[in-house]
Amino acid sequence: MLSHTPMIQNIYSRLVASAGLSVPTLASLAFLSMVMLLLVQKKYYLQVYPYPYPPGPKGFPYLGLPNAKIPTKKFWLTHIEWGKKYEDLIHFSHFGKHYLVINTLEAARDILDKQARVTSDRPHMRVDEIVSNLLDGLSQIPYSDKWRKTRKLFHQNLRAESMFQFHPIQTEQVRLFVKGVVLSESTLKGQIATIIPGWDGYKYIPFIHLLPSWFPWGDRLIATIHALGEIVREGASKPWDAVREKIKSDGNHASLIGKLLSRTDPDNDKEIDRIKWFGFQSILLQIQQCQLSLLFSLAMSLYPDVQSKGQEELDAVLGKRGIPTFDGRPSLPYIEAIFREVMRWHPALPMGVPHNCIEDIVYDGYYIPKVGTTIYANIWAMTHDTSVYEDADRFIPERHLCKDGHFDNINSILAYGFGRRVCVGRYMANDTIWLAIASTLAAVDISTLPNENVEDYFSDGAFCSPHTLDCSVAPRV
Ligand code: HEM
Repeated sequence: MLSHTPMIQNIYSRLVASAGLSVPTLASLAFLSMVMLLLVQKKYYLQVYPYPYPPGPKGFPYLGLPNAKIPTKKFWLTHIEWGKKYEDLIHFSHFGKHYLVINTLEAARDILDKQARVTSDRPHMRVDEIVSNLLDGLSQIPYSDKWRKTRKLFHQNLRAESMFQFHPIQTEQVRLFVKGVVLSESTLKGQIATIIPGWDGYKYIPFIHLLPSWFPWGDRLIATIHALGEIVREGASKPWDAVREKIKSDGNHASLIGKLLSRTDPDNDKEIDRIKWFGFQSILLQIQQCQLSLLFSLAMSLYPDVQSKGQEELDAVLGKRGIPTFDGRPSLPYIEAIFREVMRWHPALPMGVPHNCIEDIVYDGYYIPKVGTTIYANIWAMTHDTSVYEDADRFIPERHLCKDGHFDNINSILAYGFGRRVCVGRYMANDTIWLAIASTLAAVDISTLPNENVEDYFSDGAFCSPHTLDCSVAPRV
């Protein structure tokens, strides 16, 4: 504490010099404004809404939950624990911002699907917009006309009926993938602040972007936002530049981006921008594919019986050394069940991508304010609900098999999220991941791992993906 004194004195003297006020006057003014702000907030809230916020951990006035109490490691598990202590709808605040975590499928359907018209916005991080113009990717765009137009472009090209056009390229890519592809995860990791409930609270402090560089952690904070902007921009530009170079050199517009470009007026900057972000978002598939492939390999190493059963089905339907194709998918129910179980067992984004509401909501007697409430669906809690999935921590594909061979619609896969913001790339992901699983099982044997505690293979980070696995992969004989 003593070592901070000169620094604090320095800050005070600069403020005093710039405002021409004495230190006690300045401190009293700051204290009074804080008290007034709290009183006005409380009065307004009580007058207008006779409903309480949902229960949850309490913090200090305005500051809310202290940083140290916000779970950042496997946070979806802490929210399950909080759900048991409070209720399955959890509310807490941080820097005046409200966070709502939904632990049950029923509440998620009620709030995010049935009320999708008012809960399909994204958190508005003005500081990101000002410092780094980060709101251009579809997943970040606020619920607006711009979002509708961009989503339409994605939807038209990625809907279930358009998928057949990608099958040749998906097949080619999966074969390459099975041979081993390594990709950077920095783009995804850069988005960590938004996917941890409460972690982005500092971004909502009014005028935070005006913090001078001499302020403690001011420069670091702004530098982090700049760095994130750079990572995202680079991720968006690289594939884009590569496609444009290719078209320039051979005039070949065969790729999807090439086709979209050939139909677009080159002077229409807005449309060109949409296509650029479309290309960027599509490379996320490869990152997801890497993560899911590690997850699938982990499952096969821990559950050798499942691996053998999958391979027996492939051999029986395609013959030994047969190569799986999309046409054969309906005849391979056990492989389909393995795919569904991979998506359930460890959902890639255990708490999805946050939604914001644009109107006040009262749900189950609780008040969810439109101003600054960010809503998270705890997908992990839903896919590990033991009243639906017995022995939920174990990898059991059989739980998805019905006697009549019927599978639930792909839209029931909770890992893809909710409402109008549900993953727009889900049909493509569904096809590619299924083919990667089938092709891997047909081609190789994945060895078993000694450690039975599955969580030891996962890093403590915000994304649910195993770190490098120490298992061997050998061609099938
Ligand atoms: C296994 C693979 C994938 C998983 C688990 C996944 C999961 C998700 C989730 C949870 C969301 C947020 C949904 C919500 O807000 O409730 C999302 C949104 C999104 N996904 Fe995916 N995704 C996958 C693959 C893909 C692929 C292949 C693409 C592109 C080709 C893609 C593009 C997008 C886009 C653009 C959004 C934002 C949609 C919007 O905000 O309107 N995803 N995804």
